[in-house]
Amino acid sequence: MKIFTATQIREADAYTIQHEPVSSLQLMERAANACAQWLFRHFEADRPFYIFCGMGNNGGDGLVITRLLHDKGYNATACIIHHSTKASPDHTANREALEQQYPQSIYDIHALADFPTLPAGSIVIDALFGTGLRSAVEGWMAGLIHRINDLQARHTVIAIDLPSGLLADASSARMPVVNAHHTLSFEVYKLAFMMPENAARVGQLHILPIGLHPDYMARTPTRFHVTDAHMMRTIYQPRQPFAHKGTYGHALLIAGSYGKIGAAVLSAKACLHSGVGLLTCYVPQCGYQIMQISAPAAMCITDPQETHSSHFHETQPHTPALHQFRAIGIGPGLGTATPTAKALELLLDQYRQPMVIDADALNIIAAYPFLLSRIPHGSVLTPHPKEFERLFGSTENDFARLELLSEQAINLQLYLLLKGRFTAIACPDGSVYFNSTGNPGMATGGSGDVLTGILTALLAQGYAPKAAVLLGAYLHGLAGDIAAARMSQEAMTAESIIDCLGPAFLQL
Ligand SMILES: NC(=O)C1=CN([C@@H]2O[C@H](COP(=O)(O)OP(=O)(O)OC[C@H]3O[C@@H](n4cnc5c(N)ncnc54)[C@H](OP(=O)(O)O)[C@@H]3O)[C@@H](O)[C@H]2O)[C@H](O)CC1
Ligand SMILES: [K+]
Repeated sequence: MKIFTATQIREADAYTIQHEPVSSLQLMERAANACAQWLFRHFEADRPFYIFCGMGNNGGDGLVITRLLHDKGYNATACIIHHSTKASPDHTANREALEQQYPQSIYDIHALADFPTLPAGSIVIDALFGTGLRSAVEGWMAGLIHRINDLQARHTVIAIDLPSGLLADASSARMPVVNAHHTLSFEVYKLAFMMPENAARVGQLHILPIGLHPDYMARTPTRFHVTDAHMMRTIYQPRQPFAHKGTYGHALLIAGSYGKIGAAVLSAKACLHSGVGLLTCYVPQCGYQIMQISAPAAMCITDPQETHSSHFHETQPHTPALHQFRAIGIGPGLGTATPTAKALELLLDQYRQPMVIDADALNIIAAYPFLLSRIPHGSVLTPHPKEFERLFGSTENDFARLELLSEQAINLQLYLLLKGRFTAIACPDGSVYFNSTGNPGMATGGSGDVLTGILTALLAQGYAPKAAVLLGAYLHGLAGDIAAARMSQEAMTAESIIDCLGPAFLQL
C-alpha cells in the first residue's frame, strides 16, 4: 500500500472528481458518511456529540457528519471555529445545508471564551484541520487545541483524517496537536502516522476507504509504502515439489556468548522454522551442548574460546568454506569482546554475499565505524532505535531519523531495518517500507533474535534481499500477532513467536 503526501492526496481528490466523475461535495459526503458509519457502529444514540469544525474542508467533513448524526436520531452540535474569515466553498455549502435542516445544531466560536462546557459522556469530534494545515497552529487556535486535549481524560476524542495540528509529511514534535483516542483517516496512510513521536496523537488508527480513483492510486509512484498481505503473496515462493535440503540453502548463524547462548538458540530455532535447508550454528565452547540439545536439527561448530567467539572468519577442516554458505546471520548474543570484533572485521573481508547483521554485531560496528563501508552490499542490518543511534547518531525528531535511515541505506547500499511499532525498512533504491504487522507483546527480550533467524533463513532460500527483509519482517509481526491472540500480549514470549511461525506461513 502506498503512502501519499498531502499534495498527492489533493491530486487524488482532483483526479477522482474529474475522472469518476463526482462533484467535490459528493466526495465530501462520501468521506463524512464513512466516518458516520464508523460512529454508528461504535456509539449509541444516547451520547451527545460535539463536532469541532474548522473553516476548510476538514471542517466541511465535520458539518456533514453532524447532519448525518442528526438524520440517524443522534444529538450533535457543530462547533464552528472562526479561525479565518474565509470558509472553503464546500464548508459554506454544508453549513447552509445543516442550517436549513437542523438550525439549532450550530454553535459559532469566535474566541476561546466561547468554548462550550461538555456534558458527561460526550464524544468529541476533531474536524479543525486535516491535510490542508501548512504550519504549526498558533495563537488562540493553539489554546483551543489545548482545551480539546484537556477534555481527553473524560471524553472520547475522535480525529477526522488527521489529529488537528499534525502535519502529514513533516515533524510536528513540540507543536500543539490534538491527542485523539481514534483517528478516522481517508483511504491512505499518511507518513505522520508511522512515527513513534505521534503515537499519542493518532491513537488507534482506522483507514476508511472513500473510493478515490484507482487509476491515480496505481500509477502514482511513491517513496513510502506500508506492507500488506497482498504484497506478501507476490513475494512468497511456495516450495518446489522436487526440492531437497540443498535447494533451500545452507545458512551459518554466528551467535551467542557466555550467558547469552539463549539468543543463539532462539535465532537458530526461528531459522529452522522459516524454511532453511541446512543450518550450521557457530558458538563458543560453552554453547555446544545447549545448542545440540535445544536445536538438534542444526549442526554446531565451536570456537576455540570458551566464552566468546573469535575465529568464525576461518573455515575449519570439517566445515564448508565460508562462501558455500548461502547466507550468514551474525549478532544475537554475540558479545563485543575485542577478539570477536577482530573476527567480524575479517569475516566482512572474506564473505562478500549479503548477510544479516544484528545486535552485538551492530554494536561492534558502531564502535569501529570504518567497518560500515566494508559490509557487503545488499546486507540487512536490523537495529533497534538505540543501536541505530549508536551507529548513525541522534536526530532531532522521527522524520529526521527516517531521512538519516534512508540516506544511509542509499549511501551504503544496505537494507536498514529500524525496529518499532511500524518497523521501517529503508532500501538502497531510496524506497522505504513500513511493516504493518506486530504488537506491543513483541517488545520483549529475544524477539529481535527471532527476526534475525527468519531473515537468515529467507536469504539462504534464495530470496533476494529486498524480498527477504519485507517478507521476514511481515512474518515476524504476523507470528507475534497470532501469539498475542492465542495467549495475550503479556504472556507471549520470543519462543511464542517461533511457535506461531507455522500458522503465519499458512496465512500467507
Ligand atoms: N482526502 C480526501 O479525499 C478528502 C478530503 N476531504 C477533507 O478535506 C481536508 C482537506 O481540506 P482543506 O480545505 O484542503 O484543508 P483543511 O481543512 O485541512 O485546512 C484548511 C484550513 O486550515 C487553515 N490553516 C492552514 N494552515 C493553518 C495554520 N498553520 N494555522 C491556522 N490555520 C491554518 C486554512 O486557513 P486559511 O486562512 O489559510 O484559508 C483553512 O481554513 C482533508 O483533511 C479531509 O478532511 C474532503 O472531504 C474530500 C475528500
Ligand atoms: K482533524
